[in-house]
Amino acid sequence: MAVHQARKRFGQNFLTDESVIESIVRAVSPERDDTVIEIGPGLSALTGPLHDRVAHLDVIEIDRDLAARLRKRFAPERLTVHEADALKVDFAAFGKDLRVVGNLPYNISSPLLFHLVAFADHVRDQHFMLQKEVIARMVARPGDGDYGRLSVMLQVRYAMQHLFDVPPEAFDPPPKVTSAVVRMVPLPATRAQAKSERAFSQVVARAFSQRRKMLRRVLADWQIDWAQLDIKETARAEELSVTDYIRLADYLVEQGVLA
Ligand SMILES: C[S@@+](CC[C@H](N)C(=O)[O-])C[C@H]1O[C@@H](n2cnc3c(N)ncnc32)[C@H](O)[C@@H]1O
Repeated sequence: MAVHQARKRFGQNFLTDESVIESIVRAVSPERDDTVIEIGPGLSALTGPLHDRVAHLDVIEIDRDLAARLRKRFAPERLTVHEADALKVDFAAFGKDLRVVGNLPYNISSPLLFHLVAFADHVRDQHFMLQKEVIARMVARPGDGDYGRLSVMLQVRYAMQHLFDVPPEAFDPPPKVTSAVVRMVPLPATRAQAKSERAFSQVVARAFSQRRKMLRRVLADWQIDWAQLDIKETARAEELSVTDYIRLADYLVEQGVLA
């Protein structure tokens, strides 16, 4: 087949290192009847070995030329190519207990992670290759320099684990940054959630808009009784745990400040 010129606008860095490919597939360990969905199959570095292990594979690829290649290479009964923007895909349509995998386009990684939160109830697990620095933000704890909106918004929904790092040389063309693989497992529905997801995301976004300032200043117009919430009056956004943010959001809903 003709050589494919990597397209920057689609964040195309193709995995070429066989041992990395093997490690990702081993981390996923797909069983024959699992519902596996691959985001951004590209030149099928992961698609091939995933396809060999499951009865049927769904892949989502935005690049028309790559989608056409995939359709030529794999039998339609065994692999469905969804030529689409993953940011607009309704993952609920794939059913339940989904296993989502992808060496993600780094230019859309945060919006894609946020898009997938809406389908967490449909997902068993997600394994993604991302920029190492993004994964550090995802798994950071309160007080860490990397702790921020992404950490709180994802940790409220998933247990996450940084699995291993991947150097730029494992890709063609090599990206400018080091990559890593993360496992994300949705938390059970019984785990504490905010009463209003909207209020929760509003509070978190606003709190981290000025992360170094004291929260009582950043959120001054909401007139919060910090003592009642058992949160230090001098606290900054980066010091509050996920549970603190849930309590804060619920309190603001109870006070009629947010809905
Ligand atoms: C980093 S490459 C990974 C390719 C391949 N999985 C590999 O590991 O070699 C990202 C892939 O995602 C595709 N892509 C980019 N933006 C996308 C989007 N919004 N929706 C679906 N696929 C996308 C790119 O065309 C590319 O094939």
